[in-house]
Amino acid sequence: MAESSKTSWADDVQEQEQEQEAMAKQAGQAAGVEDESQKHSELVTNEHDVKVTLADQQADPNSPLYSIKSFQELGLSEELQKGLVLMRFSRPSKIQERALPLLLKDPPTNLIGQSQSGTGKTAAFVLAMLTRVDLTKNTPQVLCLAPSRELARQILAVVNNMGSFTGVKTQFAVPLAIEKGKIIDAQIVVGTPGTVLDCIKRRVLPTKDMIMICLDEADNMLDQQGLGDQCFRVKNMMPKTVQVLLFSATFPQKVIEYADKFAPTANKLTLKQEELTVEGIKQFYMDCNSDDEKYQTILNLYELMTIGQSVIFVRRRENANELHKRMAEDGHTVSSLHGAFEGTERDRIIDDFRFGRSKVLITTNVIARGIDIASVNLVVNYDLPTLADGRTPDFETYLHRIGRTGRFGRVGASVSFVQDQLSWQQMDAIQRHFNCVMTRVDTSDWTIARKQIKAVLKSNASQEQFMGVGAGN
Ligand SMILES: Nc1ncnc2c1ncn2[C@@H]1O[C@H](COP(=O)(O)OP(=O)(O)OP(=O)(O)O)[C@@H](O)[C@H]1O
Repeated sequence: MAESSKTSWADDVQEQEQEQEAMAKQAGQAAGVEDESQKHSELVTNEHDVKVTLADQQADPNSPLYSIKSFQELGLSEELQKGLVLMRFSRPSKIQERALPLLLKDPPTNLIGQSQSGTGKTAAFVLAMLTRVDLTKNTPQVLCLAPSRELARQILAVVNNMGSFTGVKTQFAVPLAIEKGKIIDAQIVVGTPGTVLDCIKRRVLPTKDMIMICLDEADNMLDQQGLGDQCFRVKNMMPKTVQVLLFSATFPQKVIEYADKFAPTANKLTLKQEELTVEGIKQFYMDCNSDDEKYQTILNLYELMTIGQSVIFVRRRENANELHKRMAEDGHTVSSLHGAFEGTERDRIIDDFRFGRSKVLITTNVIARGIDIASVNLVVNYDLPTLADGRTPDFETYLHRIGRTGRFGRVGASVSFVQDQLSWQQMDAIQRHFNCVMTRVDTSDWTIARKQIKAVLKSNASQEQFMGVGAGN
């Protein structure tokens, strides 16, 4: 597949909006990246059960039909079962138990699926895609949209891995990934909304046989005017009977109306706001009095950041460049990623990080969502996430950012820096919003401070050892 050396205007605009608005973002990554070292067969057992709201009022949500305990109960093809074995998925996670019977039942029904970060939503919708697709037809039948190149790439990798024994044909649909003059005949297409819309309009992507459209990070996609509009236009070019799936860890009230419009009469798996934080992620904060002190604090944290892998989130691209430069000048090995990098460069940076060749990644909200790297055990909010006004805390982004650690039952830590009254208020609002507690780390004694966080990171390392998963350190 041809690779992109430049992102399209649509993606650029999207990213600018995301960064400028310091909200919603992108995420994910890694296509063709067959990293099974991150997979393990432990199960995520959330304390909170999802609320099931069935469009079909006759159906009983407590019926065993609506919750499975094994993948075998789904009657999957042998090839798909082999794919699950390859991925070392022995049993479904909670969201998969609930979502899969609803996703696979006939007649196909729309689904809005919510569960905490890192609990296996991707596998749920990918399994549904691979089950529904008719492999005897060489036409596009399933479309999956994600808000960023990185996330689309990561989803595509899951489709290719899970479907590796099925012979399914897939297509990556991001800027410059589609050969000139080609009419897409792959059965499953994964891409970003701007490119996909463009392909449909240019008749490069036929839609007449489409049976399923899935939006990952759906709240993010439907909330942003540009992306939301593109998603609606794409959907309007699908056959009326298309099954619509919307997945995310967050569905804030303000997008529920759009979600209901986009996926009418959908079955719903939802969580309460105070159930959204992942138990395994220990949330800390550090009191810094100035920008200089923030920088000193990150230097003091560096030793911990390389125990596993860590992501440092800053507000803007310039902040990422500046922090990268300063840390490098001070002798620390760090990398940075944001929307100003060209596509292939972005792929290289994220792959280096994914495979542990780099340990510390400084980034904007570009990878706040969806990125799944098991050995990330520390997330630093160098700048707390805010909405466009730069003041109002961006709750959803906070949750997605810290969700880059603590994947699938692992433990992890997040550290948020607060440096003035405004950031204190933002932190306070985040705690109240999610009914969670951020623990103060006293930085007057760094030996004690490091110990406090190390205790969490160490338990992560030992859990990974126990699971036979490389901790990447
Ligand atoms: N049944 C399973 N058994 C073992 N591992 C699983 C299973 N389901 C998912 N996983 C693994 O759990 C990790 C997290 O899954 P995934 O990325 O789908 O989470 P998510 O819910 O989409 O998270 P986010 O909200 O951050 O996008 C992945 O590495 C995935 O391979």
